[in-house]
Order: sequence, then structure tokens, then C-alpha cells
Amino acid sequence: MSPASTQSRPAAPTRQLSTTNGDYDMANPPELRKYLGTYGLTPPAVEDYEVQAQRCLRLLAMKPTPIEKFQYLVHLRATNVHLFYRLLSENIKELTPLIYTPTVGEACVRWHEIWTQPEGMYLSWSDRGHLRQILDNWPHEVEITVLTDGSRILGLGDLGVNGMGIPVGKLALYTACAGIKPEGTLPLTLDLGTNNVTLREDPLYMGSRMPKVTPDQEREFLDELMEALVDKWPSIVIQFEDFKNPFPALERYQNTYCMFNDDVQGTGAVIVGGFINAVRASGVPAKDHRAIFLGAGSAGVGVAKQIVEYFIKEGVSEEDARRKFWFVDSNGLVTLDRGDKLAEHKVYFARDDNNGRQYQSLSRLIDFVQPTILMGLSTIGGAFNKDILQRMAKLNDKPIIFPLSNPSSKSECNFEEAVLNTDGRCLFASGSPFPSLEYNGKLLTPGQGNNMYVFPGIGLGAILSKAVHITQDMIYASAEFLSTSLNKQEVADGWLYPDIRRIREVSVVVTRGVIRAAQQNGVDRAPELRNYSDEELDAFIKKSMYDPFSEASQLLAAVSGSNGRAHFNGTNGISNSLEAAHL
Ligand SMILES: NC(=O)C1=CN([C@@H]2O[C@H](COP(=O)(O)OP(=O)(O)OC[C@H]3O[C@@H](n4cnc5c(N)ncnc54)[C@H](OP(=O)(O)O)[C@@H]3O)[C@@H](O)[C@H]2O)C=CC1
Ligand SMILES: CC(=O)C(=O)O
Ligand SMILES: [Mg+2]
Repeated sequence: MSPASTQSRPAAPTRQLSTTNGDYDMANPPELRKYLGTYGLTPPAVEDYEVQAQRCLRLLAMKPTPIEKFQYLVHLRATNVHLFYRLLSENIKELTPLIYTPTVGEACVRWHEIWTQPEGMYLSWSDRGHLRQILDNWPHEVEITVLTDGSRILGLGDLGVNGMGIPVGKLALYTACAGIKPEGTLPLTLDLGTNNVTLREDPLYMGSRMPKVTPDQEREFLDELMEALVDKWPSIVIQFEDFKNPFPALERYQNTYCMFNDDVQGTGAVIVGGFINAVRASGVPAKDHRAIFLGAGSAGVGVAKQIVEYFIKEGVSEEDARRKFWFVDSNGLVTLDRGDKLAEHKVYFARDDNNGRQYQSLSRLIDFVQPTILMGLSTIGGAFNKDILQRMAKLNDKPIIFPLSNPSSKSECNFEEAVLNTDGRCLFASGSPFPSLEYNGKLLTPGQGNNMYVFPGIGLGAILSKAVHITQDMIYASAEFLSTSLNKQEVADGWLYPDIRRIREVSVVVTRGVIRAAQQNGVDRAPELRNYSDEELDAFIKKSMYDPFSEASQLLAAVSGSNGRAHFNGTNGISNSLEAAHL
């Protein structure tokens, strides 16, 4: 007997069926279902995307509250990742507020109540010494991670491991906006204790019930983690997010790893991107602007430092640029002589010219400084009240008013308040989205100054250029390229940021800028991209992007084009032969 004739039926596919990818996608035709071994496990109809989307949108509409919609979307991603991303990319404007700010803020506050399934990795203080080993439990090859210690989640304070919603949400945007394939993303939350006593004492809290470790301990932990991450995935891009004090890690790792801090650098870049357009629209030359910042934390200082860079490029000296800023923190105007020890990051902008005058109020400061720009990164919802906004309107034809704190409840004002109190003249961007507004017969649309316009392109640019580090020039390039990404209509309508519905196109432009800057700085390791024209580079970027619409058809093509012996190694990692699939 030949060896072949002794064989019984071919073995079933070794690949485990998974609900997390497209295995149970109702778009899969019968031959693919048979190949996957899912034939008979789903209702018989083969549905195109429109029908599936209709069902999803109806289900979503049935959920009465944003948090229930959030939960449904978590479920959808967990059960059919490609359908989730199809839905998200087709409805980015409507769904982003549900998976990201503002709803993700509520989700983080209530994470310990609503958590149902693993979506990322948690690494605890007690795991130190074993971090590299634990990373082996992650089942995919990772290209990019977003990591937080949960100590400053949006403007909601220390939420400990509840902060996981942020890495999950940001990475979903990496996939939706820049086409980084879902399994290449790792949401990572560090469980290093929390100073949020209410959470620590809540029986449902899922992190270590200890106070936050000291800064030295956190550094020790991060040193081990960073080494472990690059040992496991040598080309990994690492995004730090929502740390209460992000500066030490940024300083320590930015020249050693391919990393950036989104709150300091990404926020700085996205605001400069919109600010360049706002300065143009204001009609006031760069040299004549003056800015008051409410909030002198990581985001505030990150934004101001990059605006300084912009002013310098516009011909203003660094000293003059620096002196265009007045910062207010929880202790009032940030000055060198106010009697407290200033945190290091505040010193650069601290005023030395207040001549002993005491800070009294924001409105008095506005009268004194006569600013053209008012930025809010303070976490104080409603701080830009009617009086403040009207003062800005009196001083300027087109006041630049950016209430950037998240989520919406922490926004220093909303769009309607800004429009009504400035006679519709303000140049406005907020961190969380606000609806358009009809004013004097004109439909006004607010800008969204949120780092989601740049971090996807920064990450994709770093991945594709195989950057060794993420340089400041790469960050700044993301701002400049973002500012040029508006189409004619958006420019004509006076928008500061492009329509979010075009975010994938915008991310291609931002990514190109980031790659070009990496090449100029010599930190790229993909020499072939250097010879590409801009058009060729854009085509390459687009081709590299995960497209949730083509997943099922790619799989089907691989299966049916194989003459029954397909060995497909696509993003689903399948390498079974059709022969083995009981067809
Ligand atoms: N739109 C976007 O893309 C982004 C928005 N953000 C948002 O910006 C906000 C701040 O983030 P971040 O800078 O990282 O946070 P930080 O905690 O580092 O900074 C908050 C700042 O606000 C100051 N502050 C607190 N209370 C008051 C008050 N009553 N009056 C004046 N200032 C006050 C704090 O003062 P003190 O220093 O004295 O404590 C601190 O300087 C958050 O809401 C965050 O969501 C952040 C990143 C991106
Ligand atoms: C958007 C963001 O990164 C923040 O609010 O922290
Ligand atoms: Mg953040």
C-alpha cells in the first residue's frame, strides 16, 4: 500500500477559529466558509457590507446612551474586527466620539464596572523582573504600542488601570485613520498603583490596591519595560500617553528608543497645524501675537514650545517668541518670583516682568496682556466664561480661542458659547468635538484640535521609515503637513483643520512629512523610500495601509486562486491547504 492510501481523511485545519477576525463575517461566501470551517455556523445569507452596516447602525441606534453604544462597539470589534473597522472608517465623524473622546472618558471612569474582555496587556509593579517573559503572552507581532500608567487620563485625573480605555481607543484610531493593521497594535497599561483612593477601595477595581509608586520606582520599571519591548519587537514604535508627569521619560528615552509622547509632542504638533491656519485667518502677523494659556501642564507647555518653533520659523527671535506667552496654573500667573518652586517644565515660560503684581483673575490678565490667543489646557470646564470670551472679542477682530481640555465636560467653553460671545468671529478649535451651529444664516463648523489628526501619521511614518528615533523635526513636520492638508473648499470655508471624514487622506500627507523629516535627519532605515517621488511615496503609504474592506476578498482570492493548495500568509496568518479543509 502506498503511504498515501493509508491516510485517513485530511486533518482539519490547524488554525483555530477566531471570532476576533473575519472568520464569522457574513460577507464570506460559501467556499470561504467551507475553507475556514465556519460553514453552517453562521446564518446562511451572504451579506454585502451595506446590509451588515445597516444592522450594526440599527443596533447602535437602539442603545440609548453613549456608554451603551461604546459597549456595543467594543463587542463588535471583539467579534468581527474587519466589520468594526469598515463601520468606523465609513462613519468616522459619528463614531469617533463614541470610541474616543468624550465617551472614552466615561468608559475609563467606569472601566471597573463595564469591563468584559481582554483588549490589551496589563503589567504590574509586582511583575518587574519578568516583563520580557510576560510580553511573550501577547499573541501577535507588534508594530506599535500606546502605553499609559493611568495617572492623568484626559482631564479626569488618576484612574489607575481604568486608563486602559485610552490606549485601546488611540490604537483603534491608528488603525482607522492610518491603516495600521489591528493585530500590529498593543494597548498597554502599567499597573503601578493609584493615588485615587475611591477607586482603590472599590471592590470592583481591577488594579493593584496600593498608592502610586515613586518617580524613581517608575523609572526603574520603565527602563526594564523599554528594554523588554525592543527585545521582543525590535522595530516597535512606542507612544507614551496620559502620564501625570511625562517629561522625565520623554527626556530619558527619546534619543534611545523609537518613542514619542503624544500629550506633549502630538498635541503640540496638532495645535501648531491648526494655529498656522488660524494666524493666516486672523490677519495679524505672527510677530504681533500674544497668548494666554490657562493650564501649564504637559500639554500646555508642549503646545507653547512648538508654537515658539513656528514663530522662530516666521522670523521672530526665540527670546521674543518665548515672551509672547503668559501661563496660568492652579496657583495663578506662572512667574519666577511668586514664591513657590516651579516645576522644571514651567521655568522656560515663567514671567520675570510682573514687577511684584499679584495675579487676580483671568479677566484682569486679559486686560493687561491684550492677547490675540487664548488656549485652554487646564481641565477646568467652563473657565472661558461669557465675560472672558467677550473681552477677547472686544480686543480682536478674530480672536483665536482654543479650549482644548478633554473630555467635553472639561472643555473651557463650548462652540456655541464661543460663537455667541464673539459675534461669530472667533477662530475656534476644541479638544473634543462640538456640533456645527447656524449663526446669522451661516453654518459654522468648529475645528477639532485633537492629536488624533497627527499621531496616526507620526506612528505610521516611524514604522514605514523604520525610524531609529522620532525626532523633533518629524513631529514638527506632522504639524506643517497637517496645515497643508486642507482642500480648497475647507480653505474657502475658513476651516482650521480638514474634515475628519478625510482623515485617511490627511494621514497619508502627514505620514509623508514624517518620513521625509526622518530621511533628512538620517534616522530612517528604509533607504529605498529615499528615491521615491512624493507621488510614489504617497502610493507606497496607501498600499501599506490596512484596508478592512479588502480583507475578505484577499482571503477569498488567496483561497480560490490556489488550485486547491493555497498557502496563504496574509494578515490572518492562515497557512492551511484547501485539501485539508474538508471541502
Ligand atoms: N486636545 C488635545 O489633543 C489634548 C488635550 N489635552 C487635555 O489637556 C488637559 C491638560 O492636560 P495636561 O497638560 O497633560 O495635564 P496636566 O495635569 O499636566 O496640566 C493641567 C494644568 O492645568 C492647571 N490647572 C489646574 N487647575 C487650574 C485652575 N483652576 N486654573 C488654572 N490652571 C489650572 C494645572 O496647574 P498646576 O500645574 O498648578 O497643577 C496644570 O498646569 C486635559 O484635559 C487633557 O485632556 C491633553 C492632550 C491633548
Ligand atoms: C487627546 C488627549 O491625548 C488627551 O486629552 O489627553
Ligand atoms: Mg492624552
